[in-house]
Parts: sequence; structure tokens; C-alpha cells
Amino acid sequence: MKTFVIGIGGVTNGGKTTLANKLHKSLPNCSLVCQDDYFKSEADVETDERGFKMYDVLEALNMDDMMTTVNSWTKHSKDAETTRQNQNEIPRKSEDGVYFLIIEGFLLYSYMPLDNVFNKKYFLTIPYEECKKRRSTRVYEPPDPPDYFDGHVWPMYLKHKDQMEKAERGIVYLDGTKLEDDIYSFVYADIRKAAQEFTR
Ligand SMILES: Nc1ncnc2c1ncn2[C@@H]1O[C@H](COP(=O)(O)OP(=O)(O)O)[C@@H](O)[C@H]1O
Ligand SMILES: O=C(O)c1ccc[n+]([C@@H]2O[C@H](COP(=O)([O-])O)[C@@H](O)[C@H]2O)c1
Repeated sequence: MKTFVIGIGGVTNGGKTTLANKLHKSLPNCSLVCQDDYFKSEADVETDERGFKMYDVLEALNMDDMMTTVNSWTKHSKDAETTRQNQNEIPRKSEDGVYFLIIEGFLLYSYMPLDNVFNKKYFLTIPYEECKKRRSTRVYEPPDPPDYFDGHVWPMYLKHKDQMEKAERGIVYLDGTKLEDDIYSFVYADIRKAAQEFTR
């Protein structure tokens, strides 16, 4: 059995969800895990000295629960393949025999237990002005208070990106200002090629 795990990381509003949803629809045998689904409840997120809820740090997320989901997907894919082989089904060719998992989120590569899990890592970036503009049109729960982007979101992004770059581990950077379809086409082709080489 082969599993192929794809990370779609990057800045808030960089286009991660848009890209991950398209890939999820088009890749065969593909599952999707979204880091945003693992935010702790508001009461459990720490507040800093300025009164900002600290959402843009790993401690704001139930990462153990997310890891449990990823591990059970791996086990389930293994079990499914064993059942298929036991039933003497005709083996599928090349990467059709691969189970794909997309993990999408803004803090993927800062969480070390996931590091060995990825077969391919992508990271979407957009410049500060574009990010601030896109973020201002989005409503989170709770909504961003005044100055939250400049006071918390962007500084935390720069800090985590800096740490990630210092430990550079084969991340493919994507320009999130390019057309959605162009980003998708490039990543889709890149994954299919990597998965083919992987199953060879
Ligand atoms: N390539 C792109 N060019 C312009 N706008 C985009 C692009 N990709 C996504 N968007 C827009 O940016 C906003 C955030 O996209 P989303 O995929 O939700 O980002 P993320 O999951 O990284 O926060 C949405 O309004 C979306 O339509
Ligand atoms: O989903 C939530 O519970 C939630 C609550 C408050 C804020 N967020 C924001 O969600 C952002 C990450 O998600 P995204 O899709 O913008 O990459 C991060 O910048 C947080 O500030 C998310």
C-alpha cells in the first residue's frame, strides 16, 4: 500500500483552501484534513498583554487531535489496501494505487510531529498589502478586533516563516497572487509526477 501526503501551507488568505479544495476534487482516492477545524474554543485561547487573543500560534490549536486524525487515515488506507489484496482484486496501475491525503493549514511546517509525514510540501505566499486586503473582507469567529492584523497576525506569520526558512526542508513556494487556475495546474501536475516516481 502507498500513501502520499501533501501539505498545503502558507499565509492566512494566501489561497490554501481554494487550492486544497480543487486538488481534493481532482485527485483520485483523496482525503482532506483542514487545520482550521482544530482551533481551540475562544475561552481556551490565551490572551496577550494588549488583550489580543493569540490565535496565530500552535498553542491555539488542538494539534494532538489533528495528528490522531492523520494517523487514523494512514491506518484506514492500509486496512483498505489489505482488504483489496485479500479479495484478489486486480491491482491498479501506477499512482492509481496511491491514497492521497491533503493537509491544509497556516501553521503546518512549524509542527514537528507532522514533518516526516509529508511527501510533498507547498507554501503559498502573498505580499503584506494583498494579505491585509484579503483578510479585511473575511469574518472569523470571533471577528478580528482593530489592529489585530498588524498587531498579531502578520508578526506571527513572519516569525513562523523565519523559523521555517531556517530549517528549510524541501518546501515548494507558490506565488498566491497568480491566477487560481495557474497555481492549481502547476501543483496538480507536480503531484501526479511525484506520485508516479514514488510508485515506480
Ligand atoms: N490566486 C488567487 N488570486 C486572487 N484571489 C484569491 C486567489 N486564491 C484565493 N483567493 C481569494 O482569497 C481569499 C482567501 O482564499 P482562501 O483560499 O480562503 O485562503 P486561505 O485558506 O489561505 O485563508 C478568498 O476570497 C479567495 O477567493
Ligand atoms: O477558526 C477559528 O476558530 C479562528 C478564530 C479566530 C481567528 N482565526 C484565524 O484563522 C487564521 C488561519 O486561517 P486561514 O484560513 O486564514 O489561514 C489565523 O490567522 C487566525 O487568526 C481562526
